[in-house]
Amino acid sequence: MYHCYFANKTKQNKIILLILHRFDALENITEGDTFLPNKSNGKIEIQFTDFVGKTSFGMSIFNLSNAILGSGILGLAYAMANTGIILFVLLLTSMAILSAYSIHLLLKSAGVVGIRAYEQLGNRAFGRPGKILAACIITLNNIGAMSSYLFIVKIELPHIIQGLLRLTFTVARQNFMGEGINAIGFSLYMHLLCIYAFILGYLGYTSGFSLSCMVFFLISVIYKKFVTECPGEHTKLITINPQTAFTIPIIAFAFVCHPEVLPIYTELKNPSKKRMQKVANISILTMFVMYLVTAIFGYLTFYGNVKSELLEMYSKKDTLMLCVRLAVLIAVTLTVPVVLFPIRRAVLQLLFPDKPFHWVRHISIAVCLLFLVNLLVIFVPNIRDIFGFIGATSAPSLIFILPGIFYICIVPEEQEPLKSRPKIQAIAFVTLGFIFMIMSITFIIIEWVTGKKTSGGH
Ligand SMILES: NC(=O)C[C@H](N)C(=O)O
Repeated sequence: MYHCYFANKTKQNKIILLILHRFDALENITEGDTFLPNKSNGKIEIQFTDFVGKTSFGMSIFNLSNAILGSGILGLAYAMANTGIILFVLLLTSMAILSAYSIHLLLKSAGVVGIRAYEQLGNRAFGRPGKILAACIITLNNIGAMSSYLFIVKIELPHIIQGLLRLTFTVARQNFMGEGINAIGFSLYMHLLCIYAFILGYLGYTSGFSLSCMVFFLISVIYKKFVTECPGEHTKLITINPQTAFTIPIIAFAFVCHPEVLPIYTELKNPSKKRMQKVANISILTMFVMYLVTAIFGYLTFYGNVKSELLEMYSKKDTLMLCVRLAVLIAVTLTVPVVLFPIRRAVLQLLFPDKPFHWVRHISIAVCLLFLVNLLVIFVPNIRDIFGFIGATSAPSLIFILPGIFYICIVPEEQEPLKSRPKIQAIAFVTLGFIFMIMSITFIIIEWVTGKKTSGGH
């Protein structure tokens, strides 16, 4: 159906067509499609017969790691500064393990009914309301993720422009042009981003470049610890203060990748639950190490002064940090279409179900979304508030509550009664999610109310 829009079949058009067709193929599959039971280790496992995954084991690890890694990494040093090293390590470890368990629940539910999308699990468990609920939560989460990415752009782009100008022009001229250039630069960037997001639609998770940018960021954070003068503070092993309320939400936000797990499973070569769980465990472990190292070295460089966006702490005049800022900017820019795609798909499915693809709809939704996110980014004062709000609402829903409930509803009673150990574990998991959600929201609201009255933050 897209061919009419691409009468001129250049190489680029062909690639776009390929991407659109691939997603059509995935979206048109419903739960009623045929699945081939595959006997592995004596247990029946459902296999998809209509879509043959081609992504290798290693590449899938790479893709899932990319789905996990995002702006959350920039908030972890702040989280550590407000909990102390020991408590932070405990919380980070627990979240990594719980996140892997949540993927186990998703894979098991998906295996029972042969479903390959998070929203469709909601449909299977509760019918259309379940699907709508899952779609709304994914949309909220991705709008939050996208806002945090654009927030980083808002903070870092002026420093990058000034740094680049400093490298090319004299200081006097740069000071004279500074503010105007920043404003023009930001608006130009947003326009380019819009065009880029529309044209590419969906890049897939294969943007290895953004992962390399983050590794470069990590190495620079470690290096800077050894060349920056310490503010002479003591390392805190355990500490609690009003900002501690943001710790669990920031960590949860950093580990969210769950809506991406089933699409990556679908594309995995020789798929089996065990193989995909291995992919998930390795990705989570790798990201856990990356997060831990960033948090420790970021914290040990600035101690209690660290801000919720780590990059803001580094000198604006340093050429290495200028390159790191640029790398992180590119990394988050490459991720924008990836998080935009599920939102647009959810909006399309909710507002225009059964309507064929149309460029006008496609572009209008993207414009509205980017406009909304831009407004959000302009009015939200601190990236910590985005991490906190999303990490306390959609993150616990996507990691704990929904996978647990889907598992309890989808795995049949005959296979696992409600009183069996796996189901009781799942019930406990859902309860934990609710406790964590209510606790975080309450503490964050208290911090917002009291924090504004006192010092306005840390
Ligand atoms: N995709 C997300 O929800 C957030 C991602 N885990 C991040 O740290 O940016």
